[in-house]
Amino acid sequence: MRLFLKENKGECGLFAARYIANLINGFVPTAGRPNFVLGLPTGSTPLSTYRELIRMHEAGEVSFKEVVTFNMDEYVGLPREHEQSYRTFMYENFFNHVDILDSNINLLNGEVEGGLDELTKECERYEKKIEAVGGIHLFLGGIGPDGHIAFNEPGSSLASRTRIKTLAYDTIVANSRFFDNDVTKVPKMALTVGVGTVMAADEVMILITGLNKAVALHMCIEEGMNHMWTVSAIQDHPKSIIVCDRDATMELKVKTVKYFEGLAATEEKLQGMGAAAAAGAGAGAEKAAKRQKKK
Ligand SMILES: N[C@@H]1[C@@H](O)[C@H](O)[C@@H](COP(=O)(O)O)O[C@@H]1O
Repeated sequence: MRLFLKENKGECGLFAARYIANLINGFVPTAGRPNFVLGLPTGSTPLSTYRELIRMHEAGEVSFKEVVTFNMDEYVGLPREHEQSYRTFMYENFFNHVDILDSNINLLNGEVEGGLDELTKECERYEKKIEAVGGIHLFLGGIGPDGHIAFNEPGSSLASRTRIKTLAYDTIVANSRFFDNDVTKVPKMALTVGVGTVMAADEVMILITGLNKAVALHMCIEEGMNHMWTVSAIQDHPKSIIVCDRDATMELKVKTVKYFEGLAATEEKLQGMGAAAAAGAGAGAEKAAKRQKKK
């Protein structure tokens, strides 16, 4: 696991967006995996990432034409056109502003009729669709103050897959800010990818910002894997990244912060050396070509 510490939310967004754009631009399609597949979250935390991706798209630095997306979650029973549905959030804050094909956007449908059975079938369909595109290359996520990822509330199985979840009271209270601060207006159930669904991605990147996430970040990286802090499952992922701001590190040990800062600095240095070596190799090749010409 790597942790990148940035000064504020905005800088976290810039870093995450550039990381995502680099992966998309460097993606080599294969027969089994013809598209870059991106898992996406909602919430206030990823907004700066979406803003930067939109800017990069407008500047011609990245295209989403060949990208397939799967969103993490959706409320049950909230009409799709509701201003707080996650579908509305995604179109307003991202999809409407980039060149992604509508047919490549996947969102859980919390409005399917037919009760629990049909909602369960919708979740099974979602998992099958992820499988059919060859799995997710990068899953981007945020967390709740109680360390939940997507809507995998404390106590969720770390092996869970897409399913219906009843929201924890903490989450209902936290999300009431989007529903006139009225807990009675917040939907009580959601469809959500499982912890296992997120962790099955080739890479997982979690954005953690703000003082109210500091305990969760501590539980996620300094304590053991625990189903009461579902994001802690990231410890078992072979290629995971946490991008956090300084406020979110308030509950971490100085030693932990220093370790990850050292790791990031070494990585930057190695990348610099890599770039210099590549430039050197380029210059060498140029000289060799010139020598060839002279002959
Ligand atoms: N289901 C979503 C999560 O996916 C998100 O990470 C969380 C935090 O939102 P915010 O980034 O606004 O703190 O909100 C909801 O619970």
